[in-house]
Amino acid sequence: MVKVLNSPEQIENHRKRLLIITFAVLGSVFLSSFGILSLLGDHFYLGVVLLFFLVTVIAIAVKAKNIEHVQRISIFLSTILFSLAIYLLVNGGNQGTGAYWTYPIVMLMILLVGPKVGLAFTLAYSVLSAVLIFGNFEFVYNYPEVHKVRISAATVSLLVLIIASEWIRFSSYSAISAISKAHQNLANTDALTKVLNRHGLQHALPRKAFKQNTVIALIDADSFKSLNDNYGHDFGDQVLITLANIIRQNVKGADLIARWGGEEFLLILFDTHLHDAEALVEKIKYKFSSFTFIHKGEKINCTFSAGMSNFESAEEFEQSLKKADERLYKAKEAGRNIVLAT
Ligand SMILES: Nc1nc2c(ncn2[C@@H]2O[C@H](COP(=O)(O)OP(=O)(O)OP(=O)(O)O)[C@@H](O)[C@H]2O)c(=O)[nH]1
Repeated sequence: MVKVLNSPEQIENHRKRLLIITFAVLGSVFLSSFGILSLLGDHFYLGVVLLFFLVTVIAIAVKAKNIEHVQRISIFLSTILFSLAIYLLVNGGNQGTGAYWTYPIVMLMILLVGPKVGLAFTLAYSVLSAVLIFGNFEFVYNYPEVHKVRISAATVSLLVLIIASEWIRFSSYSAISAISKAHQNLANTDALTKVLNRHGLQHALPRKAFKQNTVIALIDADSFKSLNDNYGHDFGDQVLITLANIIRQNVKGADLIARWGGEEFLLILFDTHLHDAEALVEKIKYKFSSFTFIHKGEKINCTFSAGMSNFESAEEFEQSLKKADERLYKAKEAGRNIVLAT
């Protein structure tokens, strides 16, 4: 089944996962063949080291395939690649050809971690490789003088090009990510009252863990049609904005508020009991009905009715919503400006 990628973050994780797996496949071919050839030839330790890296890279790829966020594992693999490149440079491989293989390895090292961490890797690798090549150490393969400068210059050029390209890609990624977040907020928010809309609530609900005892309150402004008819639509809008603000100011940050219909709000209060939540909605009702709106010098007070219900798991949500709706209907029937929780 094709995996649906919904956000730039998911796309970025997917990109890194594919890079790790591609490297594991490619690396398996090269590391295993060169590892075995070295073991059979006269480079026993090189063979052991290459086969050790082969096992490590395969283990990392298997792990990366099964986890969602691959940032940490990417940094870990880049550190392994750093060590492998330094080892090949020091060892020289077969007649100094080890240096050739450091180029794709350091390139992947940067592609995996992106430009910021990659810059640190670039600086560390450039300095360390130059010190090792030019330092005339006994343990480092003795590259011909004409090759030393070329290996170093080619390495630095490659790293600078990749860092620049990654920097440009990362800037585009950041811009796309910001636009995507802004669009997501717009799609999930009610334009008038700035609380969640239905879609936003449905989006936010599954992410919220349903703790024991969650309470629903359906809050519906009373006689809203006549308010609109008597004082105009703009006045009605102001009433809805004020009601949303009063609700927002009186609930916990973790609770959810959504505009459920024209003049109806749905409140989801987590980790509370029906009795306490009822007292809270009564308090909100009192604050709203005490708020005096002024329209062309006339003082106007508004009220709302509410139906409430509680539930303990996500499966009970629809049923609980129906119960709250029935209680809201009863509250309206009973004369409005009433909160019904039982
Ligand atoms: N100003 C304004 N009015 C809206 C908005 N959305 C819906 N309405 C109006 O809200 C009114 C709701 O009317 P009804 O469903 O009859 O309910 P009501 O008049 O509040 O009566 P009860 O709920 O029984 O108290 C309708 O006239 C809608 O046009 C909005 O965004 N702004």
